[in-house]
Amino acid sequence: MARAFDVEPVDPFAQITAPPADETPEQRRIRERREEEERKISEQIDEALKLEREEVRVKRRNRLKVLLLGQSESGKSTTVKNFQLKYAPKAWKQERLVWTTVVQLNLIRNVNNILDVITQEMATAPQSAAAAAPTTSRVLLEPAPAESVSPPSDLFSEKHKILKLRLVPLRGVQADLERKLGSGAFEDQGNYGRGRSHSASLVDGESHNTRRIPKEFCVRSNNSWKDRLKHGIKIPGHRPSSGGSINNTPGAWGGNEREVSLGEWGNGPTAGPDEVTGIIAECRDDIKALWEDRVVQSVLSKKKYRVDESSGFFLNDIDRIATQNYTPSDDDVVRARLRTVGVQEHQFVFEEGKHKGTEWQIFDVGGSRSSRASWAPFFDDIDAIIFLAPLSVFDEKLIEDTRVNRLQDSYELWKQVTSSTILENTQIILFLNKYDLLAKKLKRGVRIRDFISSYGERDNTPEAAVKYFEAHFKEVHRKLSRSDRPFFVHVTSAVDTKGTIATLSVVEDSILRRHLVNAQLL
Ligand SMILES: Nc1nc2c(ncn2[C@@H]2O[C@H](COP(=O)(O)OP(=O)(O)OP(=O)(O)O)[C@@H](O)[C@H]2O)c(=O)[nH]1
Ligand SMILES: [Mg+2]
Repeated sequence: MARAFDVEPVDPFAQITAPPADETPEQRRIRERREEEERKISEQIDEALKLEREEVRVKRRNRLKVLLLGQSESGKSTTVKNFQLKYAPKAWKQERLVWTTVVQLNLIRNVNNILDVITQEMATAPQSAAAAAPTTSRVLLEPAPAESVSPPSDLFSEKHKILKLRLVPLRGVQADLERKLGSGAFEDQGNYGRGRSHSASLVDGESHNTRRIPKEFCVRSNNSWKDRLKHGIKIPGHRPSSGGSINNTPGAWGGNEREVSLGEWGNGPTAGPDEVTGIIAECRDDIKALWEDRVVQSVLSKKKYRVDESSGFFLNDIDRIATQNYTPSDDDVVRARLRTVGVQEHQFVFEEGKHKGTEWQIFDVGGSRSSRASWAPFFDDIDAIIFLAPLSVFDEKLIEDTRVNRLQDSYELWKQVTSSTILENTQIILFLNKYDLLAKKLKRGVRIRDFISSYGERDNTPEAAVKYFEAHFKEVHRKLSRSDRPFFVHVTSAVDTKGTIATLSVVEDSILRRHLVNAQLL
């Protein structure tokens, strides 16, 4: 009797696949043909999978992911616009018209803020500067001294009262413009605007003290407000066929770009596009008279309301903007302010330059404190971070927490980013932004050492200030960075498109170089 270990081991798989013992020659021929076909199909699948993997690799190699970080109003969205202007000019041109509403809103908001200041000043009861001043997004560390607000109401004349009355329609215009931008643009109100009845939102500054912080308009992180506006825009001098139309065409940076046509303006009772533009144009001379008025200027200066340094300042361009046929220039679009909430993704393919065809994915985040929680999921798989630190904010406080100096907040954010483990191998590019505003401020006589004691006796010049701030950021990176990664610093004024675009060329090279090195490792 054979012992168990003498038995040949049985391969169950071979048993299943083995041809039947009584297979005829004809059956064998059919089986072999079938097996041959199956083998070919299997090889084809393997080949397709290989190609797919290679495609993903090539796609990844040709797609760069850049994340823009920094506190609110540091210039992130402005930098994205410079990217678009430089690398996707055709798409930029197509989209320029939708910014008309934002520029108009920025302008009218400034006028209404000035009217608020004047109204407060005209009121008979004297008020303290702290209660009356803050109608600007600039929260200065030292408000105007109390004695400076003895109301110069005697200086106000009949002319001011008439101007005020004549500009009353601008309140409605602001609401209409906000409704137009907001409708359909606010996906999720998150921490902002909860309980509001329509999708537009005025953001309350999250102040920890009792000072009234101005509300700033914002839209949610997607680009649907642009689609909506394209739907409702009237091109100056263009008469659409009755009813208007929408043609969907593939957009240059994600989603569909729609051809401009006449559509509905908004929901509910509201002024139409021509009406709003018409009211603004009719108010042009009065706005100019208000802005150029000596008394008004002196009140603004006493209240330390620096309108010309606030976001979205267009009052000096009133002649050009407050017209029936206004269309924004490139410069207008770059300077237009629309606060970001959440994370906005921009995708575009470089239309020109030596890296033509490269696909860029740029993530622009909302910089206010409550938006920062949404940053982390975007840290993964990022090629580079552009961190924006505004240089001019050393004498300002955060709108969302007026106990915090804005420069200090920037330093803290920088510490978190440079010490992050997830980001340890990500290239970091630091933009020391708003150099122009720093220079302006110092020229006005604001002294850095009054706000930052460690500045000491250094020269109060933009050059010395940049050297000082840059050294601080570099030192933090040196101490906290978890790897010996490349790190570049650029001094920028993001509203200066020529200078910023030159900087972006340098940035593009360094990001691509690093990206290609990483791509070899994929
Ligand atoms: N003068 C000057 N203004 C700038 C500069 N950079 C940005 N701005 C203006 O500052 C304002 C804020 O810029 P944004 O790009 O919207 O700031 P952000 O970082 O995207 O802000 P959030 O969306 O709130 O996070 C806008 O009105 C810009 O036009 C600069 O270098 N100089
Ligand atoms: Mg932004």
